[in-house]
Amino acid sequence: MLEGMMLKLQEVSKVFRVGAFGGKTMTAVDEVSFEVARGEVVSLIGESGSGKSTIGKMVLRLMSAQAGTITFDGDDITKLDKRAYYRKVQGVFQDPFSSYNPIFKADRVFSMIKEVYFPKEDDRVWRDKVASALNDVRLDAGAVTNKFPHQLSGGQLQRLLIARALLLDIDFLVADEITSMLDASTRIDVLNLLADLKLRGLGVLFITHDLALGNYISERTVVLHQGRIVEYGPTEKVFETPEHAYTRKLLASVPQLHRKWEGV
Ligand SMILES: Nc1ncnc2c1ncn2[C@@H]1O[C@H](COP(=O)(O)OP(=O)(O)OP(=O)(O)O)[C@@H](O)[C@H]1O
Repeated sequence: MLEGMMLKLQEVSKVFRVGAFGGKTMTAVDEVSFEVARGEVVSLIGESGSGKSTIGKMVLRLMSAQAGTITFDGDDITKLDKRAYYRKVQGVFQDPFSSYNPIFKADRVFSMIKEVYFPKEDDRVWRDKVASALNDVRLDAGAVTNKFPHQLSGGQLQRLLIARALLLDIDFLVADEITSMLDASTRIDVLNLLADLKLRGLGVLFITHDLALGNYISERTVVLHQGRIVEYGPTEKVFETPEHAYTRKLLASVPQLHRKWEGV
């Protein structure tokens, strides 16, 4: 089960209409192709505006692609039932506030999962599962239960979303700058958690502008520049012998890159 490509993008493009009356267009993602295998982390790196989040949103079906195809386990994702798709594929974003409805308590995300996906599960068993998922993301249940989103920190909300993904026992995670709101020790916990989940076969698209983090966590790396892939390959190769001038420039801007996250 650990083999095979899960997610595959083939010549995927996204064009936005911009300017007054949408008279102009800009190509945010330009014929992008790459794959993520089971149990693999692929990092998507590039400067702000290079199209990383747009790719993440298309994979999560929050946006449609103009051209190209995205398949998951061989199926075109636009043809799959959404509920079935989200049972396997989830996203955690940079800005966790936008993922919550401000009028609901934040931990309602868990009861919603139970209602939708596990209606028959015994309440006590479910409570234990929630407690264990919270523990996995180092969240104290007492600190988050019964709280509204505005009463929690960005890091706490982000960890709740990760716990939600864990409860669903998903196959694939789109992680868009997920560690940006976490303090250093929680960040290490979350990265270690991802490493455990990888061993269980989780595939991850790890979107980051932090090259050192990408280097630490991923098997393969995609470097994006103005919506195009300029480099794609094993992370070590991309970082050690970059072929493209843009990648060399990006790497040169991170002097500490090869310190490799000591102490992690
Ligand atoms: N809804 C939209 N309408 C018009 N243009 C958009 C829209 N969403 C994104 N863009 C543009 O597409 C380009 C790619 O944006 P995207 O958010 O994918 O970049 P990014 O690499 O994720 O950047 P960041 O690291 O800052 O999040 C940018 O130029 C952005 O302005």
